[in-house]
Amino acid sequence: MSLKTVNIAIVGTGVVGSSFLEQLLSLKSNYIKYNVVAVLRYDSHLISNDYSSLPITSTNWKSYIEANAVKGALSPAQVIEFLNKDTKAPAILVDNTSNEEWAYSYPKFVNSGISIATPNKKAFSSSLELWEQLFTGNPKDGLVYHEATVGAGLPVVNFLKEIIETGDEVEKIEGIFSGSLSFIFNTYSSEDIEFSEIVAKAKSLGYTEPDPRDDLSGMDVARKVTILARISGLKIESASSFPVNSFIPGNLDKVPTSQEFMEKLPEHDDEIKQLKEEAAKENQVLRFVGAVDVKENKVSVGIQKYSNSHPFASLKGSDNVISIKTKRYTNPVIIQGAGAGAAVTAAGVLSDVVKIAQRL
Ligand SMILES: NC(=O)C1=CN([C@@H]2O[C@H](COP(=O)(O)OP(=O)(O)OC[C@H]3O[C@@H](n4cnc5c(N)ncnc54)[C@H](OP(=O)(O)O)[C@@H]3O)[C@@H](O)[C@H]2O)C=CC1
Ligand SMILES: N[C@@H](CC=O)C(=O)O
Ligand code: NA
Repeated sequence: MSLKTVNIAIVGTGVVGSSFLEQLLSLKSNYIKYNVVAVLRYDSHLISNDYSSLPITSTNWKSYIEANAVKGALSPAQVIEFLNKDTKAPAILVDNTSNEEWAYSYPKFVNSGISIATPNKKAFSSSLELWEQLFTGNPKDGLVYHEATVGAGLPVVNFLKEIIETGDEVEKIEGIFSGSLSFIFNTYSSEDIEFSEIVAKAKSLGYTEPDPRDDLSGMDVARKVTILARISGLKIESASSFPVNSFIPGNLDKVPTSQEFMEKLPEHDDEIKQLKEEAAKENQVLRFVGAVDVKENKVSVGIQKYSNSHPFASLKGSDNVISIKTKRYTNPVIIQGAGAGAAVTAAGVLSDVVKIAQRL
């Protein structure tokens, strides 16, 4: 049987991108050739001019790219032109950044027949117009898969889309959608450790966004809730069109860099400890939750107190827990497991790449 070749361009080799490359380059398929033809970083890139696979393996890719990458960025328009010049193989863009320029360029990729697999939430949680452009259903368009934008590799996005396509109706979704905040609050409730130290640990474990303020401000959860609400049929204008309870202390949202934010965070440890102690006196713990109520046409995101016996109080590590109640699932479906981290997120992106390649 001859192999089907699919060209793949990868943007971003950070926490998720590194793990994605390792997993993709270890993949063995009898019927699809995953042909990596471009790897792009912030200020360097490597492309295969003749569309043969770049000579990288799961163990040498980092050193090979460092030694051979060309200085300078490639723009989305240049990547579209490059991928479309090879008329023999369909192409997938894998965007492993949190960059807005790449996210906002997806319609151009999709309209030119290139498919997208990404954990980047920006395109799906900004304007409703962009969301609608991405899912117009034109048969010539590339496919768009974004499982890892909610719950990392956990089966949430594709599951929801599939049950809706078969006629189910979502009534309510609620849960803990942030792996980093889950880790931070789980550890903070159970250990005698400063808040700033746990935030630093969550960052070093690869759970936070590149700027941890995206997590602490609640914006990352607001983006996920926007995505789930839109899949469920609500017309949410954007992730900033509803109130979000920020957990950034003082005026640290205004400091210019994330590094400066991390340096100043210890100054606010006592303030946050006070909140924790208040909750503990009432036998409660703090958790950051999100909810989509389709019947009420309402979404919400914020910090809440839960009794020690509540299921949200006993989560472990970076676990997410997501409860989905639908017309068919009157007892909600509960999805629980790691909601952040390199390997699980990369696996979510890779499973989308496999699904797309099978459909092309
Ligand atoms: N970490 C996690 O657990 C999860 C992450 N995600 C999402 O995955 C995405 C990646 O996160 P993460 O890997 O942690 O982020 P990192 O900051 O570790 O990596 C980002 C990568 O993107 C590259 N990059 C940034 N801007 C550009 C640009 N303009 N052009 C080309 N490359 C660019 C960076 O390049 P350079 O190396 O040159 O700096 C870097 O390689 C984010 O959208 C995040 O929300 C989703 C679910 C879970
Ligand atoms: N920073 C995010 C990563 C996954 O989306 C989180 O903490 O959940
Ligand atoms: Na997911």
